[in-house]
Amino acid sequence: MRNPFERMPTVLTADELIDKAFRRAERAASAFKPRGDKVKKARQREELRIRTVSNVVRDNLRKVLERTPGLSTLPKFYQELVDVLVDRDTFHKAMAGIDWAIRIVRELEERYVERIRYSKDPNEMAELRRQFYGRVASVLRDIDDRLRYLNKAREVLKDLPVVDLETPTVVIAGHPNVGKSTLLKALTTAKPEIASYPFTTRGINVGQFEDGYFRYQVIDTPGLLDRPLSERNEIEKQAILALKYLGNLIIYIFDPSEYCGFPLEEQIHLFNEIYEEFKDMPFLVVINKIDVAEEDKIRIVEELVKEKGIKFLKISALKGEGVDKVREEITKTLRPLAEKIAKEKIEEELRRYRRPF
Ligand SMILES: Nc1nc2c(ncn2[C@@H]2O[C@H](COP(=O)(O)OP(=O)(O)OP(=O)(O)O)[C@@H](O)[C@H]2O)c(=O)[nH]1
Repeated sequence: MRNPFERMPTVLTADELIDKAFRRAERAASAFKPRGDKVKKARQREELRIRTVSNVVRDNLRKVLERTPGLSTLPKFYQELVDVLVDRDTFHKAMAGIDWAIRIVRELEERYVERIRYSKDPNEMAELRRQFYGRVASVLRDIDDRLRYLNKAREVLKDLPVVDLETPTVVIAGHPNVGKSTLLKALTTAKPEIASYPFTTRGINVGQFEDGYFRYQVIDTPGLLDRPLSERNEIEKQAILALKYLGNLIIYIFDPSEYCGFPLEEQIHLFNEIYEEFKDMPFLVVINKIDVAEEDKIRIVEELVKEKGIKFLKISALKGEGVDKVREEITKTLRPLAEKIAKEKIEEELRRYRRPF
């Protein structure tokens, strides 16, 4: 999966686009060797200028339309994030403005070329071409705000994280230093990649592993699921919400050794919040650092999660103890989903090949 906005081109401002188109037209006109008498030559040259301006402007704008995905066609995860970053209504209006400009420039092109074809006076032709330039410039200046808005939107949208939405995904939560990235590294084979994620300064860590048949993705979101939700601003809340569409299993990590710097009480508080927020999703508790934690603290966590009927595993991510069990639990929970995705993909492929003769 790619960032859906990766192909979105830079959107030029009205003045930049006008400048580009007029310059290109001048270059084309000076390289052009028309034939015939003075009137014919003038006509061909002015027509070329008009056609070139129109083509440059329309190609440029069309590229923006074609390479910008429709917001409502995006996967839910991206839609949630886009809604934090851009205003849908303004975005759609901006796109509609571009569509409008393309049509008008095309109409103007036809109208002015026709008038030039009827004219027999080179001065009048030059005057018509200047008029056309003025009209095009004014159409583009009319949508200048929208062009600028789209370019600003592009700047933030192209930094959306690149995550694989077709792979079953585990999202890891827990206070800083409880061992989230240690577990991620122990679980996954390849070196975790760091994808950018708006609203956090550190990006998200993405790792993957395979169970022999299917691939699973593990994501650690530093800065997002490691503080109480009540301390979050709206934007962060929405970014957290988006994780619901990304994750298929949440692993909450406790550090009963409290070496992470957060007393168990605080960890339980965060756990309750996250459990509440994600309770529709499969949930697994991992009690980490059992190599150094005190027995009675471990027991407190055990009892808490048993009471809620949540599955839990005791591990030492650092020593690799119990990591296999975590991997097993992940595959057990997510395998049906992995199978379903694979089946859908195969069916899709078959549909593509089973064309009627
Ligand atoms: N003794 C012991 N230390 C561990 C264990 N797991 C992680 N640690 C240590 O705990 C510290 C924090 O681990 P990280 O994996 O960086 O924690 P994190 O939750 O990813 O932290 P942030 O990236 O800040 O959110 C590191 O010094 C680890 O070596 C464990 O099972 N036992």
